[in-house]
Amino acid sequence: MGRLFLRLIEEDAAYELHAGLSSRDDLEDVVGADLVVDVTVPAVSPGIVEKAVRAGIPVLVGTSGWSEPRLADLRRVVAEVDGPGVLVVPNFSVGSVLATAFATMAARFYESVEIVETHHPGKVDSPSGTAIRTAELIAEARRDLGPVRAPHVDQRARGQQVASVPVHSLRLPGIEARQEVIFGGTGETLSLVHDTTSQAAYEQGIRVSLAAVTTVTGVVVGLDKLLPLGAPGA
Ligand SMILES: NC(=O)C1=CN([C@@H]2O[C@H](COP(=O)(O)OP(=O)(O)OC[C@H]3O[C@@H](n4cnc5c(N)ncnc54)[C@H](OP(=O)(O)O)[C@@H]3O)[C@@H](O)[C@H]2O)C=CC1
Ligand SMILES: O=C(O)C1=N[C@H](C(=O)O)C[C@H](O)C1
Repeated sequence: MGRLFLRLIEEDAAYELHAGLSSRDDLEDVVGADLVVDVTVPAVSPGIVEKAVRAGIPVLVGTSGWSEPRLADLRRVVAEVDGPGVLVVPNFSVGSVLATAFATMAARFYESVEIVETHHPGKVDSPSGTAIRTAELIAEARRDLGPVRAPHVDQRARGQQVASVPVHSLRLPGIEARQEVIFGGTGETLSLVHDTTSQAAYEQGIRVSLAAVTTVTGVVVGLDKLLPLGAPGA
């Protein structure tokens, strides 16, 4: 992802690279930048984002692992500093954002839903950030209806519950990223599947996010906030 960002920044005359950092670099090097992009690992992402926010720099976060408790901590830091905004984008793919929006729309019609996410074996975190966000949005859409029905979740093979939704993570060669949200109803199931077949799927969302991040105030989560979802002809 870091390399993809570097290429897109290089290709766009609106941007100039201040520094491209890895785990071996000093985080102080972000000071002086107009914008920080964080695409690292969940374990270090909060520290990087807080450092940038406290240095007065807007941040675009693509790293996974930003569940609601983490976002709540970040909102506190951003409010305390009263400075730049942070845009957290769990998935830069437009198709993935649409699939999550469709799942959120379906959430109130079904009591049972489970998520199966499959990624390449190099992915260190599970469940995926997209699955966490999807589960949280489904739960939020059902707030007055209560948790989803998920029997026997005390058994490990029933997955990890995120906001009451069981999530199952697969790591397999031959796959970039895939998510299936399966709703179970009376005499029917509804499956919403999104496949990312190459990182090219992230390019449009990255460009939109880069253009928007310096105008964001507070903590904004999701590419859906930047896209005209639901607008006729969108
Ligand atoms: N939002 C989205 O649409 C997408 C998000 N992602 C997420 O983006 C993140 C990165 O994914 P990906 O590029 O595939 O992962 P990689 O493992 O290929 O890259 C991780 C990067 O983080 C760097 N890093 C690790 N630790 C530190 C540290 N302490 N300080 C600074 N940099 C560090 C690594 O540097 P080094 O090389 O030195 O180890 C490396 O450059 C993941 O969380 C992934 O889930 C991925 C795809 C799409
Ligand atoms: O690590 C990945 O590859 C991806 N990570 C993000 C996630 O955790 O949801 C986005 C996408 O699924 C690819």
